[in-house]
Amino acid sequence: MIEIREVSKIFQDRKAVQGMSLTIHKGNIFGLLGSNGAGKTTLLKTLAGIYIPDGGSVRIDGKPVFENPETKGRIVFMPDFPYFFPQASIRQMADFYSSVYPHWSRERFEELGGLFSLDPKRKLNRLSKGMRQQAAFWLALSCMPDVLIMDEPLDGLDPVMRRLIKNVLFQEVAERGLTAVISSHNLREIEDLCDHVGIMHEGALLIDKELDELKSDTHKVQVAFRDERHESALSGKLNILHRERRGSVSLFIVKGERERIADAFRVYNPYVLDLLPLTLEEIFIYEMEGAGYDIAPILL
Ligand SMILES: Nc1ncnc2c1ncn2[C@@H]1O[C@H](COP(=O)(O)OP(=O)(O)OP(=O)(O)O)[C@@H](O)[C@H]1O
Repeated sequence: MIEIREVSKIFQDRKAVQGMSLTIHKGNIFGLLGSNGAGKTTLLKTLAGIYIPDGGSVRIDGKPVFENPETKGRIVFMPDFPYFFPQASIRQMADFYSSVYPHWSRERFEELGGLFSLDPKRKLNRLSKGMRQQAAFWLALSCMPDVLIMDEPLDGLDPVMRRLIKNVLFQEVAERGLTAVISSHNLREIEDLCDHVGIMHEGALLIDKELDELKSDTHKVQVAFRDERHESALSGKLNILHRERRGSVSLFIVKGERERIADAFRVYNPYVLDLLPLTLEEIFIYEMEGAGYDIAPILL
């Protein structure tokens, strides 16, 4: 279990992460979303023990991460731009990882080699971006980590490889209880892969929820009222994240229980009433609007 308690990280005078708390349970695939500059990478690096928090604590299974080699030996961090030694081949990097990570598995490395069509003798600096990312996964998974922290991990991978990596991650979670933390701007990928989602904005966590719960908690309502006054009468009764007018039809984004929302609209006996599910992308955009992020340019 990963426990992030009141964590802050400050660069010069900029608070990248501000008193953030979050618990990620073993076997979760946790998707971390957020606006640009929200603090995701900073949080991931603090989780991985690369940064020391300026306040609060990060513990994995009750033990601190920073300068704790035992815990760090169970964590692998995959940065958005994988770093390898200059001139190193995949095999040479594998030798290095095997000397650093106590649970490195040569068998797993050979087994995964059958999935990635990469020659381990090839120099990493001669590979394409997507091939380097494949190599990064190959090496990371061969470390047999308990916690895998990934910053934009699927960037640059082709659709077949993305599917393959997702399947391997699902398998690692199911068979070994891997805990995965993934930061991404690709909300479709997050939707496909993650069971929990956190949304960050300006260094703070706006939302931390199971994906299914998050999706069943936010609804798109299309409604044509019989009387314009009915629209304003609704205001105080529901948690409305967003509303807009499209001709005679109004669109509402509302948080809450589906039936309660439907009942609140039905009272006015509207001409049209449709409750539709939202994609994670839509939820993200409207939550951001609720947090004061200007989404008007997106909606134009
Ligand atoms: N090493 C650093 N020195 C100074 N400021 C930094 C440093 N790293 C990050 N920051 C600042 O901290 C804030 C959070 O940055 P971070 O990279 O964590 O955001 P992010 O959510 O990962 O963003 P993006 O989605 O754009 O990758 C930004 O304002 C950034 O400028």
